[in-house]
Amino acid sequence: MKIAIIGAGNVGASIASLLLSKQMCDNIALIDINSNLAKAKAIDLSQMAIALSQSAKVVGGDDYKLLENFDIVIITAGVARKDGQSRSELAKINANIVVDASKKIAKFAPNSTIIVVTNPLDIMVYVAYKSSGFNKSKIIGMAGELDSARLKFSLQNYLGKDMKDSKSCVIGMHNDSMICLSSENLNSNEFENIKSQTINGGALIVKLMNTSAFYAPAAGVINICQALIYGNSKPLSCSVLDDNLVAFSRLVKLDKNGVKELLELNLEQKDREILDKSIDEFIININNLNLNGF
Ligand SMILES: NC(=O)c1ccc[n+]([C@@H]2O[C@H](COP(=O)([O-])OP(=O)(O)OC[C@H]3O[C@@H](n4cnc5c(N)ncnc54)[C@H](O)[C@@H]3O)[C@@H](O)[C@H]2O)c1
Repeated sequence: MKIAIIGAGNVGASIASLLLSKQMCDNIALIDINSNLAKAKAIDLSQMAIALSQSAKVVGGDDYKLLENFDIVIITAGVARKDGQSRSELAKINANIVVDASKKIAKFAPNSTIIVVTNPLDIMVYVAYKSSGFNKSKIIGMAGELDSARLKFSLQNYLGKDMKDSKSCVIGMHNDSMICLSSENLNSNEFENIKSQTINGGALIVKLMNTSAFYAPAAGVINICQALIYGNSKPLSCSVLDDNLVAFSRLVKLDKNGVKELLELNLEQKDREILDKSIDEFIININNLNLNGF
């Protein structure tokens, strides 16, 4: 199994480290516009593999030839929002990066499956689809697995019981309109409190360390890779494109060919309304990007 990661920053390097420690692949390629950063982290990770008595090979650089004929390509390249910058400005900057990466992935690894991590996530899933020309079943966005872990973390802290095997999950868009589905018996005040902690889970980390989370996002990507490599029948919350080419997280089944099945949404009326509103916003944001101009 050969897995490439575009963007050797916090999330990208954490994914590579987990892939090695879980012995999930034989080859890893780290690609970054900062070639020296990718090379340095590839050397560090190669030495990590040797220290762990593993034979996986890690290479790094800025040349997309490094991912020639790779099986899975993960896009984490992007910039974070700076003071005074609007979300739509960030969307344009990161869309340029994701368009460029997706076109090069299509050239060098035409049979790969793409996992998108770059924000704004659901929009970037659409951008990767449009610019790679891949079948929509080969484009998977990671956000729901992270948001679900944040929901379970909040529930665990509140209820004082182990939630790692809970069926509670988060679906919808990776923004404040995300939809929390709790399998626990909570009253509406308790639920609203847990929901608010989940939605603000990422912002709390940014506030504490002035950059966004990376270990839990990397773990979310690992869940997706495991399903793609080993054919996992467990449903995962992934941002995938529906028949109307709208991307948002929902429970899906994956196999080695990508998205195998979208599970029924079965939403309550109030959640359906939230999702419909965020789908309208998604379409406006996509139109604002004017992808024909890329
Ligand atoms: N989907 C999620 O749940 C989730 C979670 C965490 C972070 N993110 C997003 O993931 C992205 C990466 O986050 P991070 O913390 O790793 O950031 P980071 O700044 O640590 O790393 C980003 C890397 O991308 C590289 N890069 C920038 N432009 C590039 C280009 N054109 N080609 C190749 N590489 C390029 C940078 O050099 C940098 O090394 C951000 O967009 C962030 O918002 C998403």
